[in-house]
Amino acid sequence: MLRVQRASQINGTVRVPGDKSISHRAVMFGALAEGTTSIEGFLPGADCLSTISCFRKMGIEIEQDKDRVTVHGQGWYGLQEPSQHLDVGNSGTTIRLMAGILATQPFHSVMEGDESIAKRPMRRVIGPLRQMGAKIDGRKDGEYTPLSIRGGELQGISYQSPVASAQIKSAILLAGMQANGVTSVTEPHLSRDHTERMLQAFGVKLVRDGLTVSIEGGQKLKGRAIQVPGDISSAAYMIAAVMMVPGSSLLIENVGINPSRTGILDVVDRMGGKIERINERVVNEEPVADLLVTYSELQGIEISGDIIPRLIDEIPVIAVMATQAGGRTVIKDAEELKVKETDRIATVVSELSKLGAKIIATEDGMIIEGPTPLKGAVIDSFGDHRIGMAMAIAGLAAEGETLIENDDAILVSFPGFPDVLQSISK
Ligand SMILES: O=C(O)C1=C[C@@H](OP(=O)(O)O)[C@@H](O)[C@H](O)C1
Ligand SMILES: C=C(OP(=O)(O)O)C(=O)O
Repeated sequence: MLRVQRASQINGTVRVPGDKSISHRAVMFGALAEGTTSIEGFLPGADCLSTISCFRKMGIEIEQDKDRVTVHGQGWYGLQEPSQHLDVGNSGTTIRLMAGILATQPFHSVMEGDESIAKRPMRRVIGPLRQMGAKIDGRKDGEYTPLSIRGGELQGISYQSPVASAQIKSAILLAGMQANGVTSVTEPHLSRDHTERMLQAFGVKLVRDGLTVSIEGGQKLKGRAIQVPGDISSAAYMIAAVMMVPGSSLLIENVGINPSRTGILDVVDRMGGKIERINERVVNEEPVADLLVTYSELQGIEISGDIIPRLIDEIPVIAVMATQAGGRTVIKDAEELKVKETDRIATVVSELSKLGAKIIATEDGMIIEGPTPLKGAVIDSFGDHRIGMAMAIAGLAAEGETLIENDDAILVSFPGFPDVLQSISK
């Protein structure tokens, strides 16, 4: 159980753990590359450790010590048929991206995960992979785990994705890496583009044209060194902590500021908060900066449309900030929240309501009225890391004590979160 007391001030200098999306991809691409890939700043969270364990079960040698990882890649077809099921744990990114990789492999494999993964939709990736020729099955005609994959020769497709999802886009592009001809994916709004950037960093040629990415089959990856920046999705909790407690300021060092991820910075700016980007640089095709965050009174705004994929994982903590903003915050076009680790519309609304927030659920988002004084309560993370952390941040502004049950879930993306929070709270 995580205990959070009301804070009188947040300040100091912090670093957040490595980016989860980039860490997964560094291990996957390193395993498929020829030669060694050394990773610094890797996120040793449960999700990325699941990715490592899956590749080890396919014979790839991987050394990991905290945030340093060495992957001994054997080339695309250097994976061996796993003799056991591949356990993806709680990680949607692992199962969906690996589905694309396993679809190209000349062997049979089975992927499964925890209770939450068993409820998340898989046909969104299985459908297009089947169109390419992969033989994939699962419960309810491939909608749910376990997924059984018999890979083989694939044909390139032109896929129009109904959802702006980096997991769908990445799975298809990875399958396309070994398909006959060209594979292209078009999405309705831009989702995070770490796959595109990192494939290029590993020597792959792809073409980006607006919302379409195309890749030619038969390409090879070349092992390399990767430095992973801090995760802006984890930094979001620290940014929100500052905005919850008047008089606060914080320097967050080494944060990835890829434009497909910076919706949170735009939202805080539009709400009237101050975030200065310092020391901007580019590391392995990914922009990075230090963020100087200063408290200011926030105003409610509408958040909808193109920005949603650029802040999808930050919506729980944005809802928390909105409880302290003046006026109404409306979050729309965010139905994807319903298919994350939990139904995040339902869990954000139920848990923030327990703290006294004025919040209601809508079909595709939520509406929050503020500013509202919060009162400590017993909260459940429901096994969802982002719900656990968002409610801990709410606790910083709540009278008395807030208790978070099932806080182990936080290890999925932010090991050390309670210590970091403690170190910046007064
Ligand atoms: O590709 C990725 O690394 C991720 C993509 C997003 O999911 P979707 O692709 O389902 O939008 C995001 O929510 C998830 O945390 C990580
Ligand atoms: C949705 C998330 O991750 P995944 O889809 O990889 O489980 C998340 O980290 O908020």
